[in-house]
Amino acid sequence: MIQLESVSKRYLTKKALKDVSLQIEPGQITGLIGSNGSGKSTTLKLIAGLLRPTRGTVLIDGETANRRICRRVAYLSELDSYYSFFTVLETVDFYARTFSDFNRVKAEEMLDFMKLDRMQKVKHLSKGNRGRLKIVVTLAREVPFLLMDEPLSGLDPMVRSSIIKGLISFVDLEKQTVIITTHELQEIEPLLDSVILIKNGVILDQKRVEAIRRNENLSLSDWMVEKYGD
Ligand SMILES: Nc1ncnc2c1ncn2[C@@H]1O[C@H](COP(=O)(O)OP(=O)(O)OP(=O)(O)O)[C@@H](O)[C@H]1O
Repeated sequence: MIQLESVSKRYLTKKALKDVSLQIEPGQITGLIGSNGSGKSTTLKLIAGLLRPTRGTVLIDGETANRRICRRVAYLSELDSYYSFFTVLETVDFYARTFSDFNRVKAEEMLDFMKLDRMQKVKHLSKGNRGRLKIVVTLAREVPFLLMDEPLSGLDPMVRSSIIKGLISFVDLEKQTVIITTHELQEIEPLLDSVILIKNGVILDQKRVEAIRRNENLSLSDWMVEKYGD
């Protein structure tokens, strides 16, 4: 389970998270949604142990999230952080050497599924294919927690739909918990079990997506607009 207890994060003068407390149950896909600058990436980086909270604690199955938590947490950054001179295959090899939990067979299956050319250099890949490669090397790690920061950003609708299919088929929810940040609410909605809504560093609500549809009769984006107000 992921637990944030009274977590605040300040960057110099900017308060990015304000006294956030939340729990994320295992075996679910959770969407972390909110407008630009609301604190989504900050939250994921805190869970990935890449940032330290200014106040409060972040616990992953009871263990404080620090740099060592990367043994249990795979993090897909919103930035491109690969060696551009590597080929696709060399990138996969690099990850396989770096992470002992990397499932090479699964990575090969995903390369085929994503139709990635193993010999192409990363610097020559289209943005969509770089996005696919990011998903491959993140999901090939057999870790209990998968964090994905904007995995669909800037991708065309065809690519988004193929990536969503990949997400469904390559995640094992018996063993894994997934958190995704995205602005592509319509596309991601069918994938999500629950959603956390954040605004100006404050959690506005946390709900099961089915409850939003059934009890409030709203799509995720209409729910977000209603909750956000002005
Ligand atoms: N390294 C940093 N230094 C200073 N301020 C930062 C830094 N990183 C983020 N911020 C600020 O903290 C706030 C939250 O940023 P964060 O990146 O977490 O938002 P976000 O919800 O992921 O936004 P987006 O949807 O645009 O990616 C923003 O006001 C942002 O400008």
